[in-house]
Amino acid sequence: MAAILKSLFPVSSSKKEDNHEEFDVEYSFAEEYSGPPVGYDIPQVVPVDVHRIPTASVVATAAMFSRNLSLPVIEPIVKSDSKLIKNQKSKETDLESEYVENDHAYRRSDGIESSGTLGFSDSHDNSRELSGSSDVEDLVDECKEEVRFVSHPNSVALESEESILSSPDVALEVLSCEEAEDYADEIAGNQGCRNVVTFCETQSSDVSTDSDEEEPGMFPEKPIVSSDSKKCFRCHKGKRFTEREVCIACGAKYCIDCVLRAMGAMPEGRKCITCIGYRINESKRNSLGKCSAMLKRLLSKWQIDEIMELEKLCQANQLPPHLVSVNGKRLSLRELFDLQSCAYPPKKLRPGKYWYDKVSGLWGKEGHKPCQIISPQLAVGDTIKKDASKGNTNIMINNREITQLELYMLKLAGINCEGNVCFWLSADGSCQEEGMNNVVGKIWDKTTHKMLCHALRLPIPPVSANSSGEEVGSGLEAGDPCSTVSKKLNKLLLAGCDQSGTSTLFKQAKIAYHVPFSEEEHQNITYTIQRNLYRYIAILLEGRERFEEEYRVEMRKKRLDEPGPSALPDLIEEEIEGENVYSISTRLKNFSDWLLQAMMLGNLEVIFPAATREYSAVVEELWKHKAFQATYQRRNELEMLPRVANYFLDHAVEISKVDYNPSDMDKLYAEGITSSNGVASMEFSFPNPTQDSYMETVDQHSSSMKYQLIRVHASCIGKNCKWLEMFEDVDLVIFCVSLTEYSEYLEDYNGFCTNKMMESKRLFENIVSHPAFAPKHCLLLLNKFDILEEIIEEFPLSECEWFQDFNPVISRHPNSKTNNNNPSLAQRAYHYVAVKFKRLYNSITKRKLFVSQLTALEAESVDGALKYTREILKWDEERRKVMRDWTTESPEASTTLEASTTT
Ligand SMILES: Nc1nc2c(ncn2[C@@H]2O[C@H](COP(=O)(O)OP(=O)(O)OP(=O)(O)O)[C@@H](O)[C@H]2O)c(=O)[nH]1
Ligand SMILES: [Mg+2]
Repeated sequence: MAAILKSLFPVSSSKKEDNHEEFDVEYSFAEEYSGPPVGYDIPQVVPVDVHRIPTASVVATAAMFSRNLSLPVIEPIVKSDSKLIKNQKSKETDLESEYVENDHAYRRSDGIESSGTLGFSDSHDNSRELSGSSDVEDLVDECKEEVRFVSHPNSVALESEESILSSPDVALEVLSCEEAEDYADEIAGNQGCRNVVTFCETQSSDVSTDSDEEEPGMFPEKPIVSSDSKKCFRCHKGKRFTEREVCIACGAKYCIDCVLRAMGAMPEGRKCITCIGYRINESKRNSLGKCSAMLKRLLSKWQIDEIMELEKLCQANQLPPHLVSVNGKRLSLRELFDLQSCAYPPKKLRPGKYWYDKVSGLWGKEGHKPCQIISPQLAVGDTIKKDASKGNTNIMINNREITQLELYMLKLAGINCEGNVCFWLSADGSCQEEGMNNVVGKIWDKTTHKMLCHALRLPIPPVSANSSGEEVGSGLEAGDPCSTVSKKLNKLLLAGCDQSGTSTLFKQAKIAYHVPFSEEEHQNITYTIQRNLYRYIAILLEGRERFEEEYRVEMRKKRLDEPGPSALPDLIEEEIEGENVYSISTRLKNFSDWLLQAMMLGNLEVIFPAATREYSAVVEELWKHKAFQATYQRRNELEMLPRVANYFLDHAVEISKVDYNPSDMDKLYAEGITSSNGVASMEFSFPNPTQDSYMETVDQHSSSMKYQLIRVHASCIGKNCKWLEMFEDVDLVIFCVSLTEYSEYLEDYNGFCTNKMMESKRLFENIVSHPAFAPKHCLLLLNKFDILEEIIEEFPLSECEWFQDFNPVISRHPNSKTNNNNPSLAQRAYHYVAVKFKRLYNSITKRKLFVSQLTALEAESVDGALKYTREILKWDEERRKVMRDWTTESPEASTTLEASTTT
């Protein structure tokens, strides 16, 4: 960090004592800052015109750092031929009469205009002042340059007084004396007028107290430039369809040749150099972090990523609190911070008027139905008003008259809304009539109600809010409200196609991190195991029939082929049809027929596990029967029998008992977790490292971090992934793919077969390209490596159309399997598949995909994969922190840092 700052801002002096020196420092580093920092390899960013640009960035850079030191920002107001240019706000018109030709006018960054004095404040004392213009001149002398302000050549044409007045954005540069004069002459020559810089004395009584205006400490607003939208703001060239990048503060558009000159190294994202330190235009907030294809062509991916991160994170670009009002009250910085850092903050918060029901967490725009459920009990805004959502139903919820849609939803949830009822709705969705002590209904308890809310475009609680409505990890940490706090709960979304192993991973994590299975999960898994046991038995019984038939055919052939006098055909037939190794008793045969029929009709799901009580004795009898055992010995010949059946069939008698209680291992091998194949969620922390493990003690603080693993079944994601937006607050997406899928197929109702790997690819594409996950990192887990090793020789990877070019050169060396330099075919296949997904991911998101191998049935493998997610999140946090520091670090700090690195 220090090295970056040092290279970015070479400062000759160490920490300065007074504000002059601070300014001096600022000035000197800003002056010398003539290009991007080391490691910030932006060739074209280096301001090419060495005579102008280095000094031109002084105001901008000083402004940015002055703000960090709470110093006032010198912002010149330009006059043309003694006529004032109205710079931005109407309040300046009040000051107009006080501007005197050749006087000096400064406006402080906090919007306070000072009279005859130039106020400087440091972080402890914001009252220190330098009086009069003489102080300014001293300051300028100290800087060994006369500071002059001239109109920017890129700005509006200065042909007439009107043109200037009607074009309030006159971008400014600070030039050295000679440069300034040359420049001013040049412009005067070009434009037929000379621009004179004026420093105006203003009255302290002009301090704006109107809350509509800039709030103290806020970044000033830059007026939108009025220019020919078709032309570049700098070179004035371009046609209608010429590509341009837009300044997010003033809206100036620049062509490909000018953009880097106009925007420099972009420490606050895509802003003109002169707009640095100004807040963004709110209409551009949606485009924060989304740059144009043009800029992508000019800069490398890494540079773009950094600039976009800076654009999103730097303070000047954050939402100003006073532009957000909640329940009729403008927010303070603290309130905005509380609102944005709570566990479930409002999505895409924009300036505007909102209502907030603190009890239930319902949140909406003033005069509209609720649009989201955020964290309840936040101390933001005033108390909610009756007509907050302009409802006309005479039904009140937490003192707000609800809208028709909400009333409809209440009715569908079975809540009686007859008469003028007042309800009390708590954060967990339980609804009580006011003054009564009984819960009349729970509106978000059932999945169908949630779906209904979704259909009615009414909000539902975030998936991770637990049923009591209590939040897990508010994410709020003590400290500077302006800094982005690290969240205590990291949310991981686990998704994948059916059979990819998501459930196994989820359950393995539960077992490994000692998270108990809930009663419902336990019950569901028990039933699943018992139901599946009967399915496996049915497959074996079907196999038994086949084996018996094959046996008879074999016998018949053998007897017919026997040499010597043949026995009577009837006798032979009797012998063949008689008892054999695969024969079962009539009782068992009846059971077998019934079970096979139920399986054929698809009734097994309905009959079991309820019928378990009745048939457990039959299973025991069957298991002990020699015919069944003979069939079981040949189970590998039964294609329908899944691998996992072996595990359960070995415990068939025990499982079929009514009082069967599955062990952790049974649960792990069982299919599924939830009855509806819906969403399952668990919280866990990595266990405290043992004291003797040195490596891990370093990491002890991270053991306090909590993680939430949310596993969502592919069927819950919905067509076109429409339910995915419910998970947009997750921190990382884990996508699970089974490495065996390339050899497996799915058959649709029309008999059309699709390779399962292609299905996984499609789902992966849909998820990673979903807007909700655009900024999220993704970890791909390639599961079932153990099976891949077994099948890869038999089924070539190129069986899947996506992997057709897999053609590895395999060493014939006998030790090749164990030799690291000669990875096995399975390892090569794994790497190949990983690269395929990485390329796909990169082509969609332009980011890096994290990939890891997995064997979900092994505890260490799952532990390793989840620790990897921890590393990714930590790395991301560090990266963000460095970037935050970079944008907010004061020169003082950078100097200190520099000093500490040099020593
Ligand atoms: N050999 C082996 N089997 C695995 C591995 N991971 C999962 N399985 C098995 O693969 C089958 C499917 O795994 P599940 O966890 O049910 O996969 P899923 O379809 O994502 O989960 P659900 O959506 O709940 O069905 C199960 O029988 C698991 O036991 C693995 O790494 N190795
Ligand atoms: Mg499954």
